[in-house]
Order: sequence, then structure tokens, then C-alpha cells
Amino acid sequence: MPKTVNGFSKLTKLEKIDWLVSNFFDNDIKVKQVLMQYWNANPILQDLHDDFIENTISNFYVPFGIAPNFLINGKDYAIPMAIEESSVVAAASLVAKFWSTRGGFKAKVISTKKVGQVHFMFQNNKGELQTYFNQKKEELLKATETITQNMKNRGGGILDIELRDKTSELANYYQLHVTFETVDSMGANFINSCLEAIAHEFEKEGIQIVMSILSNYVPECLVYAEVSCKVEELYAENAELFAQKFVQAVQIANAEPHRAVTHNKGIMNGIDAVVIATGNDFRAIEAGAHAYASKSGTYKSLTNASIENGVFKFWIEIPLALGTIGGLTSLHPLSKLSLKLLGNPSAKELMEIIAVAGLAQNFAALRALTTTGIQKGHMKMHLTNIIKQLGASEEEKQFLINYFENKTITHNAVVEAYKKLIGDN
Ligand SMILES: CC(C)(COP(=O)([O-])OP(=O)([O-])OC[C@H]1O[C@@H](n2cnc3c(N)ncnc32)[C@H](O)[C@@H]1OP(=O)([O-])[O-])[C@@H](O)C(=O)NCCC(=O)NCCSC(=O)C[C@@](C)(O)CC(=O)[O-]
Ligand SMILES: NC(=O)C1=CN([C@@H]2O[C@H](COP(=O)(O)OP(=O)(O)OC[C@H]3O[C@@H](n4cnc5c(N)ncnc54)[C@H](O)[C@@H]3O)[C@@H](O)[C@H]2O)C=CC1
Repeated sequence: MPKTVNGFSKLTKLEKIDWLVSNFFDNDIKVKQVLMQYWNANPILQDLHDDFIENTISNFYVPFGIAPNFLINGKDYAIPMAIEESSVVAAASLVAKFWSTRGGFKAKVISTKKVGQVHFMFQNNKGELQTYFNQKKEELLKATETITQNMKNRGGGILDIELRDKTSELANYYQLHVTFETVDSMGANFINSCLEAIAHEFEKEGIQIVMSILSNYVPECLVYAEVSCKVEELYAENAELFAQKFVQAVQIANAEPHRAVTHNKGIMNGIDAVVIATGNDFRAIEAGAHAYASKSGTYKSLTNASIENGVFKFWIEIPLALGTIGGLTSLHPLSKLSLKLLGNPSAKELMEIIAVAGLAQNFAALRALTTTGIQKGHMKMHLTNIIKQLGASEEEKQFLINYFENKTITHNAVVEAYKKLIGDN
């Protein structure tokens, strides 16, 4: 039987589920039950979630946790995190507590410029194109006036439009490179609307517009965060060796892309979790962060560390195009709550908070990697997931948690201990 369908989008939610269950699950009624089990009991709330995307058939939960005790620029925060991976929230919490007694995190937005581009092809004389652009520039700005008026009143809008010659990269390729200030919004829709208005105005015979779209590479929408303390304040046991190995771990990430990718993945554990909890676009943030990590031509660490005059310093510099208005930020009740928990920050303040979450996460991972190894703490948190996969009862779970209190946790060791416990050898 063909597993393709016409008009799927027009079916009701239940019809969609029935089609899926009959075509892909042999009419297994349990599949329908699992999907419906995740529907929200409140139909209004469910409707809201149904409409976030298309062809919704259920909800996919991701845990929503809190990392308390973050002291950032002298202000206390409890940071919301939406993430499926164990040990991330624990690690952030541990590090927040640690640095809160050493002056906390200092963060600062460096710049907030965003970029959009109208990509086009032009075969004729370059000088003529430049003249046409120079004559047209004011009209291009005028064409966006109805869209930009409110943003200008907020202190934002279009900062500049440049004609860029890209013919050395691709034959006949030029672009209008436009920079924006979008204040408290991420700005994707605002930027795209402006670009399409500009493209429409710029079009004329001989200019073939290919596309108009914002760029998620935002090296000028940049935030910096750091922690520092005297080396001896780091950890009681051999603080100097700890600091040295920590700095070496960062240097290795800067020298070796294989390590840098994992190092930055650890940073994104913290960043994505807060980005998602606040209703922001984590794909945009991921794409922009990794592109920035490659800005020198080699993929490198997004963090850095130093020891100078007995002072340990650890910092991050990362592009984050975030919004505290627009997108899902006030539509998703939990994003709204997250922003309220953070004191309804401006987009700039949110950039600082999220950069700190990334720095804290990296500190936790490097601390673990250069001391006990990552598995000890991670597996301690992951233990309950393994136990649950085995189908253990509450009593068996407690037994296994106590059993592994002072033992090395591996998946196999847990399986063996469980088998022994239930007498299945
Ligand atoms: C996991 C810990 C924190 C345990 O650390 P610990 O020293 O065993 O923790 P503890 O039991 O002594 O508790 C100390 C504090 O840690 C936090 N904490 C401790 N347990 C919990 C918990 N259950 N729930 C919530 N918070 C917890 C909490 O703040 C607690 O204080 P309290 O609340 O008691 O005042 C530590 O070993 C750690 O930070 N490990 C690193 C974990 C990590 O980085 N995980 C990320 C996933 S691995 C990965 O994806 C990235 C990686 C590692 O590959 C990146 C890279 O390579 O760079
Ligand atoms: N490549 C990408 O990253 C793309 C992302 N998107 C999506 O676009 C969404 C974000 O777009 P936005 O334009 O930010 O959201 P949005 O379309 O909801 O617009 C936010 C609007 O809020 C208004 N506003 C009110 N007060 C403001 C203030 N203080 N500061 C700034 N604006 C204020 C402005 O009119 C602004 O345009 C996200 O959902 C994202 O996933 C869409 C297309 C492409």
C-alpha cells in the first residue's frame, strides 16, 4: 500500500493520526493512545500549541528546569532551561553557586547590529550599477518607511545599505548588504519585510533579483561574559594545577577542531537550553555561533582562559541575535513565564544572561574533564534514565541508586546489577 497522501494538511488532527496509525503502525491502537496521552487537558492551551506549527498531532515534551544562584553584573537570577540531556542543569547550578561566592559573572553587550542581503545578478557594466545604486539609495530607504516607522521610534531601523561586488566569488553576483538595529526583537520578519521592499524598488531591467533574506551570521551582534578570581580561590586542592590544566584544555580546543566542536557543543548545552526556554530560535543561534567559531578560517573555541599575575580568567565572546518581543516569546506560556522569571529583560540583557549560561556550562564540563572525568557526574545524573529504561520498580530504583553510590556507573554495570537484583542471570 502506498504510504503517500494528498491533502494531509486538510485532515483533522484525529484523521491525521488515524491515517498515520493505519499506514505506518498496522492499526496499533496503542500508538494513538501514546499520541493522545500527550495532548494537553486544557483544549485552549492545546489549540495554541497546535497552531505553532503545521500538521500537529501531539506535543513533544522537553523538561523545563531551573539553575538558581546566578550572579550576573551584581544581579541575582534563577535561569530557566529547557533541555533533554541529564547533568546540564545540575552542572549550571553547581557553577552558578561556585562563582556567586567569587564576584559572579560580568557580562557586556559589544554590539547589536544585524544583517540582511538582497542577492542579485548583473551582467553589465559595474560602474553603471554603482551609479544606479547611488542615485537609488534614498528611494530604497523610502520604500521601507511604512515598515520601519515604529522601529525608528524605538531607536532601531535600517542603519545602512551598501552595494557589494561579489563577482570574484561568483560570476555576475552582487548584493545589497543591509544592516539593521531591531531593538528587543530578533528581527527576522522585520528584516525580511524590509529586504523584500528594497528588492522590489531596486529591480529594473538587467538586474535579476535572486533572493532577499536576513543572515544568521551576526558577528556584530556580539556579547562578552567573563569570570575571574585569584588562582588560589579556585579549588582547595592544588588550585594552581587545576588552573593550568583548565587553560590547557581551552588551548587544546583552540588548536584542534575535533576537540573544539565538542567543547562548543558543551557551551551550546547551556545556550540552547535558555534560548528554547525563552521562546527564541535555537537553529539561528546555533548556525551563528558555529560560523563565528570559524571566523579565522579554522573552527575554534568560543571561550578563552588565561592566568596572569596569579589571576585566573575565563571568558566567552559569542554572537546572539535574540528577542524578548516577537516570535514565540509571549505566545508560549512557559516562554512568557521564563522571561518574567528573568525580570522581563531587554534583548541586550538576555544576550548577557545567555552568554553566561554558555560560559558556566563550559566551566562545568572543563572542570569535570580535567579532574574526575566527565562520566562520574554525568552518569550519576543519567543513572535514573538507565534504570527507567530497564523497567525497574520504585523500590528497585532506590536499591540501584544506593548500590551505585560509590561505584563506577556504566550502562552495562547497571544492567548487570539490575539482572542480579531480579535474579535474571
Ligand atoms: C553533575 C555535577 C554537577 C555533579 O557534581 P557533584 O559535585 O557530584 O554535585 P553535588 O551533589 O556535590 O552538588 C553540588 C551542586 O551541584 C548541583 N547539583 C548536583 N546534583 C544536582 C541535581 N541532581 N539536581 C540539581 N542540581 C544538582 C547543585 O547546585 C548542587 O548544590 P545544591 O543544590 O545541593 O546546593 C558535576 O559532576 C558536573 O558539573 N559535571 C559536568 C556535567 C556536564 O558538563 N554535563 C554536560 C553533558 S556532557 C556534554 O554534553 C558536553 C561535553 C562534556 O562533552 C562538553 C565538553 O567535552 O567540553
Ligand atoms: N533565518 C531565520 O532565522 C528566520 C527566522 N524566522 C523566525 O522569525 C521569528 C522572529 O522574528 P521577529 O521579527 O523578531 O518577530 P515578530 O515577527 O514576531 O516581530 C517582532 C515585532 O515586534 C514589534 N515590536 C514591539 N516592540 C518592540 C521592541 N521593543 N523592539 C523590537 N520590536 C518590537 C516590531 O514590530 C517587530 O517587528 C522567529 O520565530 C524566527 O524563528 C523567520 C524567518 C527566517
